[in-house]
Amino acid sequence: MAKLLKKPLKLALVQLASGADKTANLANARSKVLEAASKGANVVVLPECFNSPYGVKYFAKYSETLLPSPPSKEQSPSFHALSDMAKEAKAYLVGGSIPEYWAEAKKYYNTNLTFGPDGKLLAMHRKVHLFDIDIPGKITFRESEVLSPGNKVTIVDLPEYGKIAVAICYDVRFPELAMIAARKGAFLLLYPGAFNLTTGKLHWELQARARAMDNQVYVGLCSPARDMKADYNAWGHSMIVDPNAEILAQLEEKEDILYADLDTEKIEETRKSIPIYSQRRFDVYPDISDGKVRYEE
Ligand SMILES: NC(=O)CC(=O)C(=O)O
Repeated sequence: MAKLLKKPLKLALVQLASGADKTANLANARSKVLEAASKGANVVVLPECFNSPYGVKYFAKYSETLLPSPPSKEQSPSFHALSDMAKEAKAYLVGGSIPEYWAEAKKYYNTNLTFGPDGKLLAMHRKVHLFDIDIPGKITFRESEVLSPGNKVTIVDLPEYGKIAVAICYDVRFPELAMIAARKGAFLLLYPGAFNLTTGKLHWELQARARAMDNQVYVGLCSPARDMKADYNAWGHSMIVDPNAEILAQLEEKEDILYADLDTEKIEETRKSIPIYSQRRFDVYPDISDGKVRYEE
């Protein structure tokens, strides 16, 4: 049977330290992406809001226009920087996320852009589940004050490796997205994400390992580095989990790059040992990947 991951792949998650200066953030991202590629990474991931501080008051100020695509350099310096980085690195680049302004609808989004090694845009994912939470005395955050949600599941075909799924941060808490992508054949679920000191401690590792365990696929969570002087303190701890829900590699809080080699046998081995994949009872409950799923915005 054909393997979901067709050939060995080195994954790199860049736990980037970003600040208020977008140009500096883009330059820093470029140097880290090239460093990861020079170490052999085939797929490189950046964090959520990698080119700006993360916070409701920053979305409009840092937003860029992505549609109609391709945007001009003035409309989206980050689009062009990411495309150039991917091409220079000769690697797939899951470009974290940036705040997007869609002029036609007058709406803002938290948007990922994924590029191929030739610098071509492969996919665009707008965060589907907005981060609206209120934990009294700890953290209140309401992305929906400014942002609108995306409306689709994003699966990206990397021809020589297989399919990956891309979603953003809070999306990881919704197992349906992950399960649909896995059942559609994704070998790796990637989440640029910025959990915080409250929810990171509680749920970051659990979410990563749960999505891997439920779906018996690789999972990567890529955080910004922690900055205690920023308004929002990211959890850090970017991690890569294998299809058996074991942590392959994990960072601490500081800026760094995390690497892991993904094995072509591991998904099928895991599914053979614990065969939940073929033991599902769709006569008892529905297959959520088989119903009305949106892949197009
Ligand atoms: N920042 C997010 O979107 C999500 C998050 O921090 C959490 O789920 O916790």
